[in-house]
Amino acid sequence: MPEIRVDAVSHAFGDGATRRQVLRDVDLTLVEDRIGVVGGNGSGKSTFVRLLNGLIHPDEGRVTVDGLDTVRDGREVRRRVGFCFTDPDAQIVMPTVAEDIAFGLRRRGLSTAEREERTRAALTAYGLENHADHPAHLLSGGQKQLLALASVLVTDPDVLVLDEPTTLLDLRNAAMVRRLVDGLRQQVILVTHHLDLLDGFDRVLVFDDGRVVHDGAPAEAVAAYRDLAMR
Ligand SMILES: Nc1ncnc2c1ncn2[C@@H]1O[C@H](COP(=O)(O)OP(=O)(O)OP(=O)(O)O)[C@@H](O)[C@H]1O
Repeated sequence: MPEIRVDAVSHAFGDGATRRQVLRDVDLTLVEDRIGVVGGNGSGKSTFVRLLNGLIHPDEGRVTVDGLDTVRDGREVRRRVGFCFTDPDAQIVMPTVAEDIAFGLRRRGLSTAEREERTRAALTAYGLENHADHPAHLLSGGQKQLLALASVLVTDPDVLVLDEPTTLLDLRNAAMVRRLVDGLRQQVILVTHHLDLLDGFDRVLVFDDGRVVHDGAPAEAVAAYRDLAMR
């Protein structure tokens, strides 16, 4: 598995009176296959995972992925670390389903035939083969989430970061995403409020006010998070 190192990272948004400290001195080494991230609203989870592929640069400290610095080597890091947003609409960039999947393969030095082949394989793998030429924005919520996953996974990253991928989904589609994630070869880092998704995970981080306040197996971490929420 890849090694993600988060060294003494702090981060704030805003200036002066609007300044808000969102992460406080976070130190972690992430090497496990399946890592969950939980915590209350505004505790810093999304900011934390956005640091992992350089979407956000830390104010202090540094983040590396297999030794590559997310600030200095941002492009290379983003090739290794795929990112899925909560709202798949935020990620759909091309008019049709097939074009959207193929978009992720641009600038990869692949021939047109290779791009088409990979796109076709991804459409089939994610059950979207009958929607190839459909407008992406007209898919159902669950299908859009699958498309977002397909568009990231077609690029074959080593790490997949999922920021609340099931929040907008019904139970059936959430279960489908869970099965799909279970079957991935990638290291997965999953932010979620759906705590049952974390069963079988190797490690769960609990965030509170920008700090990791618990770090351990899912059952203990979920219990620690529940305790925190009841205070
Ligand atoms: N781009 C930004 N500019 C200013 N403030 C921001 C920005 N992004 C996040 N914040 C603030 O940082 C804090 C932490 O946000 P973050 O999205 O990391 O929390 P979260 O734990 O993912 O929350 P949720 O569970 O609600 O998604 C919040 O107070 C949020 O308003």
